[in-house]
Amino acid sequence: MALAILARRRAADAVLRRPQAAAGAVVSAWRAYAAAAGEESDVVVVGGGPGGYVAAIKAAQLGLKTTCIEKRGALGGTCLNVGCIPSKALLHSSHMYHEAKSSFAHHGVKFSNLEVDLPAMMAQKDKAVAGLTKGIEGLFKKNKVTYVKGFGKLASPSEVSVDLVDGGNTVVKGKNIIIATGSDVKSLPGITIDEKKVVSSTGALCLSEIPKKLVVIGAGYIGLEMGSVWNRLGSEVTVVEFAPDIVPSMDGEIRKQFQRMLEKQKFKFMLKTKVVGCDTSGDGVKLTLEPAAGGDQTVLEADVVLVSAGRTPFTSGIGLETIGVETDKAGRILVDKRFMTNVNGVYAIGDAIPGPMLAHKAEEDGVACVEFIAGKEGHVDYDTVPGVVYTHPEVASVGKTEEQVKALGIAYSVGKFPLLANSRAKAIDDAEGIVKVVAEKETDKILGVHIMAPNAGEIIHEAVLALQYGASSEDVARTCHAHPTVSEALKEACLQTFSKAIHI
Ligand SMILES: Cc1cc2nc3c(=O)[nH]c(=O)nc-3n(C[C@H](O)[C@H](O)[C@H](O)COP(=O)(O)OP(=O)(O)OC[C@H]3O[C@@H](n4cnc5c(N)ncnc54)[C@H](O)[C@@H]3O)c2cc1C
Ligand SMILES: NC(=O)c1ccc[n+]([C@@H]2O[C@H](COP(=O)([O-])OP(=O)(O)OC[C@H]3O[C@@H](n4cnc5c(N)ncnc54)[C@H](O)[C@@H]3O)[C@@H](O)[C@H]2O)c1
Repeated sequence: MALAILARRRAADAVLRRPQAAAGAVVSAWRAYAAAAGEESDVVVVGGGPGGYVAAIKAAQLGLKTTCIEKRGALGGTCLNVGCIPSKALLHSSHMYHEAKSSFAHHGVKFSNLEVDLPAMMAQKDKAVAGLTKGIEGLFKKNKVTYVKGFGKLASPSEVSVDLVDGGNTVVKGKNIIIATGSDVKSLPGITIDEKKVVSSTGALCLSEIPKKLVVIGAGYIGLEMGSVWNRLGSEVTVVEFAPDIVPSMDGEIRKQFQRMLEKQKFKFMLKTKVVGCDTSGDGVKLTLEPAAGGDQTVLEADVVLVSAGRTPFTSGIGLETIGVETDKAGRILVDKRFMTNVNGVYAIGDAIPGPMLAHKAEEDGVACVEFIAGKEGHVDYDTVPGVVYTHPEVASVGKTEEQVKALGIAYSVGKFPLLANSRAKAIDDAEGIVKVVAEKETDKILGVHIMAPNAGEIIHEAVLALQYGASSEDVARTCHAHPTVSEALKEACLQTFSKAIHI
């Protein structure tokens, strides 16, 4: 056994000692570009987001000579630079302020002179982002991934032409190319994003003042998370949503409770409503609204408007047409089960292909894709990708909604447990929420779990594992859970699914 490990280490060391890999420390210098241009890599990844950088590290770990090309001058993609991480930093800071303002006194913690220091809040967020992007550079260095800073364009199925950030152009050659170019904000007709008064999520992450009135277009993940940040800091938030419901993909029952909870937090919703005009000529913004089904127009005024009506794959202008890579009508790159496009040796992953636009899904794609390239088996189970809205409480889900199970004609049981009956949630005075479990009637196999609770985004992983292993609700209910924890609400909901919960 020890000899086998030693042999593997020696083989790995030999790969790492290759001159190309040795030169490939984190480098934005010409030497690295020249190295990348001169010799063919096994894998060239275009895009350094969660899909691209994870694919690059995994490929290098599998012994493949790897180059990653990123245009923004920092690794981590949308998620780390202008998405998941900065939004969660602001969600946490604004939650602390809001708790201090509205809840601390109930817990006997009193003080005067509470105020928001917005520049300090933004600085904390920026520090978290900077530390993490540097961390990925460190991981590239450790794994000998060559990092090329520039805009990559497919020139042939084995060549990427790169306009370098520092000026000039180089051609990077690869036996395999992975397109991991991610996505960009979806613009709406008649609305120009200036990132000052009319902002995308990127602008909403760095406003210099707290807007008095914020109008959010789209009641999806971004609208509700960024709406929560500014709502907690004092903005009046109105959400205009085209569909009849907020977060249309969510389980109906959970969604209704979620909306009621947000309304208690003073969110206003205008559902079944579309924005048909946007006037920024005055001090603020005037939006012209119309019922989705047509009808009389109204005007809604705002200091800042956040456009969060979805994201669109970033796949034009990157040379797909040059080599004939097929996309669908939405611009998503079409791939087979091995993440290969219709062009041999050219792969695509993450937000640029169909599927949920989530960082963890992009990462799973990246790992599976390079495993296939390395001649191994890769696998992503899209039925067990969890989704989390990081509001307070958080709303997390995995698997099928009750509506989906019904539509499939599957006979099912439902178990529900309210947080009001959970001792930990009561002890910490944070008992708004519910756990809902949907299981197949005949076998009791769990099909979906939906949680609205503090830290639902952590608790959901027990359910993800249960789905992954094909567990029944009885399996989870008979598993000992520590007391007192909010996770006990999941155990009780499972108990309720096949039998009866104890505490309700
Ligand atoms: C505000 C916000 C909050 C979010 N929060 C979450 C969250 O909490 N959890 C979650 O799972 N997801 C979240 N997401 C979604 C998540 O960011 C994306 O699903 C994820 O980043 C997709 O990863 P990716 O690698 O496919 O693409 P991206 O992260 O978009 O990375 C693609 C990278 O490729 C680069 N690139 C593009 N074209 C080229 C080119 N031609 N040459 C070189 N480089 C190029 C881009 O600069 C970019 O850095 C959030 C998104 C936003 C906007
Ligand atoms: N916590 C997370 O995991 C997280 C956080 C932020 C973003 N994201 C990802 O980023 C992506 C983009 O987020 P998003 O919130 O922009 O998109 P989304 O798809 O989550 O929500 C967009 C919403 O806008 C509505 N809409 C579309 N056109 C409209 C219009 N013209 N007028 C009014 N409403 C309209 C849609 O019905 C939908 O409810 C999501 O797919 C999500 O996966 C994830």
